[in-house]
Amino acid sequence: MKAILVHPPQQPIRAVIRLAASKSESNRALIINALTDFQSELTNISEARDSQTMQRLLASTDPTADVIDAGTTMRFLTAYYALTGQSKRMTGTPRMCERPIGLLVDALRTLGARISYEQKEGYPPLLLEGFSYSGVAEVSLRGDVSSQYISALLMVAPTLPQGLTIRLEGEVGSRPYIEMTLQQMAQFGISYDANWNAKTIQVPAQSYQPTAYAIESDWSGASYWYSLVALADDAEVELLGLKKNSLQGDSAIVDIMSHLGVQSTFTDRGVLLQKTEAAPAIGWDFTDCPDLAQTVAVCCAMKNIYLSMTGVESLKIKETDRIYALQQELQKLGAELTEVEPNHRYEVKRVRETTPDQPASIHTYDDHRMAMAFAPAGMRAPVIIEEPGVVVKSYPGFWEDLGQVTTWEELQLS
Ligand SMILES: O=C(O)C1=C[C@@H](OP(=O)(O)O)[C@@H](O)[C@H](O)C1
Ligand SMILES: C=C(OP(=O)(O)O)C(=O)O
Repeated sequence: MKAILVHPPQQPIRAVIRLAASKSESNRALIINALTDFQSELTNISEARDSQTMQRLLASTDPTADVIDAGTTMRFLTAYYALTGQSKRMTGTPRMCERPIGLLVDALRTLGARISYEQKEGYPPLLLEGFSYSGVAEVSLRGDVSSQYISALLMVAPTLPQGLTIRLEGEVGSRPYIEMTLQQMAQFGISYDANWNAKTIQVPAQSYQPTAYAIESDWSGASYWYSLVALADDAEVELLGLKKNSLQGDSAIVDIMSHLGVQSTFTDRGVLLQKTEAAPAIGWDFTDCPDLAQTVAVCCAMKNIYLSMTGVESLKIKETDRIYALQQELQKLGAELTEVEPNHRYEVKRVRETTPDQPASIHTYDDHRMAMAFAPAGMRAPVIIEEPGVVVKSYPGFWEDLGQVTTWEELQLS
């Protein structure tokens, strides 16, 4: 098995990092561009495997679409292929076939899509076999499983003869991602009416207007740099390509990290991260920004900051069960993640000081965010990250970028 050993930096960190582009923004722009007959000019498209897969599949006439492990690619393409009447078999990794898609399929069937399950009801692989419009112009679906179903439906909504009204039921998780979708649609000329009190989003029938669109850098990727600055003794890092008024909900990392010892100053080309005082404890609701939970959990564990986490229910159905994975791996760093209120509130706290003879070896569970969230722990003591190649899902240049601030070496573990 391949692994990377991250060494603590030998000197103060001073770096300027050109951050990778957002895969979430890229995947939306790519779907919308497909709906404008590929007439838009997109720049700074993410090199993340999830976005490369989206591009490849949009250009492919192959009857099978294998999304690998990309959730947005699976959900967005299912809606796109269904509504454009394409016959496709949609599949992915074994883990992708454990990630639910039933709510989206139900909504698409209501609209007129012929979709069946090849194996397990509610999960990929899917067989898409055409579309005949049912005349239905309104669907209801739960908002607490994955916002990706809602984004997927929204992007195709303007192409339906009567547009679409989506009624959301229950709690709405990952709402900034839905807002990102709507704002990107607006950039391509779409008008809509979102009433968050009534939990209703109305999109009239209309045409996307081709436009030039530049993708912003990735705030989820930025979070690892924040953690690194929080954990290093002496660090100052400028991240290029990020905006203060971002479409991305993970820009919440600015606020979170102001409590964990990192201050942000926006420059005309990005954001400068500098060290500041940290609080002894924080509580955070990750409902709006679930992808930040791992970064923050590891950072708090390493800094001995008590963390109370809520809004993390969706972590169990992502690339891996991220709650379980964090529980297992934080232990190796002397910390515990415990469920305090069943399926609602969790806490992370340091339970012992570790002065191990051997660096902790962190298992990454085929999850890019496990690798990148634990790598900054190497600012304090050497740490081994197993299967480091997982980062390609969202941030292929992660290790190269990390090499600008500290040394790491490749290992071959048995
Ligand atoms: O729409 C998107 O781009 C995403 C939405 C979120 O998923 P959920 O809505 O399933 O929480 C997030 O975790 C994922 O990384 C990207
Ligand atoms: C959950 C993620 O991605 P997806 O759901 O698109 O696979 C992620 O990138 O953390």
